[in-house]
Amino acid sequence: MTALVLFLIFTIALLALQLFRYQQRLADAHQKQIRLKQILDHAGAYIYTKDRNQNYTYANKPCLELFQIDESNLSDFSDSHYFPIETQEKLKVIDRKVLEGKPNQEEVIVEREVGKPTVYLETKHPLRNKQGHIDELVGMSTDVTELWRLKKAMEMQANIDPLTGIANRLKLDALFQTEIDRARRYHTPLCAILGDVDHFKRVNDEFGHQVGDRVLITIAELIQSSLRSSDYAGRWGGEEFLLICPQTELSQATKLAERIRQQIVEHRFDTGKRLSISFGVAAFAEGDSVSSLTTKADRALYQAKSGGRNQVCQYH
Ligand SMILES: Nc1nc2c(ncn2[C@@H]2O[C@H](COP(=O)(O)OP(=O)(O)OP(=O)(O)O)[C@@H](O)[C@H]2O)c(=O)[nH]1
Repeated sequence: MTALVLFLIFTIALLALQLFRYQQRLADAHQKQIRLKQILDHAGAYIYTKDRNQNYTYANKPCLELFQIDESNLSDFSDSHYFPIETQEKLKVIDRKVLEGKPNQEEVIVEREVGKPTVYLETKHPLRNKQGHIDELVGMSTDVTELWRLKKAMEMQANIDPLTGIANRLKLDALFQTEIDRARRYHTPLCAILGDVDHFKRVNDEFGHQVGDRVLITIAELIQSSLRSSDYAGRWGGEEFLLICPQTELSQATKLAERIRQQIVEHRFDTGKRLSISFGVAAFAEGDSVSSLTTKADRALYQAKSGGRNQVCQYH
């Protein structure tokens, strides 16, 4: 009898101990869950999971705030409630790729208001269940708009001539190389036109550097407005401009240079005086590089200058 009572007491004590341990484990798990939630809510990024139907299954606090929804409404929420149609399509393509098992990282530009883009760096990974099947994805998005703006501004600065707003020499070099490669590969014509304003020093000497600057800006505009969309123009040096004309024969490029020359001669500049420009035109030949083709155009330009300026000469 005493043994039975002792056995019962021992069993009850053991059960109580197990129950206590179980409760403690539950409390620990809950504590860990709270901690994890805090970490995710303060991670400085929008973190979410989506199922195979691209429905949201989890969103951290910043994400819920961005979408302006409560956690309880998450299951009714989809990308179409927040993102413009083009972004929805883009996100669909990315999500499908990730759900096929390919992690993805890319910048996504979201323009909910015209002219006010927000740029997110999106990192997405597939989530596998115990059986190893992908049934969800986890995404982490960071707002990188400011960095993106800086990058764009730096790209602009690196490629644009600050005075005239047209391509600078660095950009021209890159464009020229691309077009030379294309002409070589597809055996298509390509011409370079080098222009140099005549007696430009006199403009500076007579009217000052600032007026000279304005004249250069106007010349750049006149050149730019004469080009086809497939042509490029840029500032090659001080008062020198380079035009790159893909798919253009020497005779057509010469006509274009002649038309621009005429426009500049006829233009009334701020100085009230007429100005002219000389052009050298050269056509791409097998074996030409950026340097050899510009040298050819430069030789033709030299001929135009020594022939009395205000004219277009071809390299033969
Ligand atoms: N205002 C201004 N002048 C510039 C700029 N870059 C170069 N120049 C001026 O362009 C002039 C070029 O003079 P030159 O090379 O002697 O040539 P030019 O007077 O045009 O004479 P030709 O080319 O022989 O017809 C110099 O006075 C330079 O200072 C610029 O960005 N702004």
